[in-house]
Amino acid sequence: MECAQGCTFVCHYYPPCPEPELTLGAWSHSDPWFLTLLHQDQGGGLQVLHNRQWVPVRPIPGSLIVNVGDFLQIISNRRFISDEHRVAADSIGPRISTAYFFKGSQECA
Ligand SMILES: O=C(O)CCC(=O)C(=O)O
Ligand SMILES: [Fe+2]
Repeated sequence: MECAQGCTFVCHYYPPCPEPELTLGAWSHSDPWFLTLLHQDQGGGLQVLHNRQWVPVRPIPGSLIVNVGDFLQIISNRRFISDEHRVAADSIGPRISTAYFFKGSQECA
């Protein structure tokens, strides 16, 4: 199970923001690793860049979001594209999300 060696589980806590129009919960980025399994709470907030527009990712109860990472994009020769995403700030909160990063290793490539 070499592929499971480089895994990290993180929990994000976003407190309510008094002026959400001035900032973001998380800045635009793509995940550098292989694959991310993400769970956001029912408040939503995750946005993905699609055709140069930020599109909200609607929370679906009981579902997980799968983000392709940069490493998978590279080793798949861009068959899978890592997505640019960010988190909007919100005055209603807090917001909680959990992410499980599969980092991958040379043995898996
Ligand atoms: O909190 C979220 O929904 C996204 C978190 C995220 O993009 C990350 O941990 O890389
Ligand atoms: Fe991310």
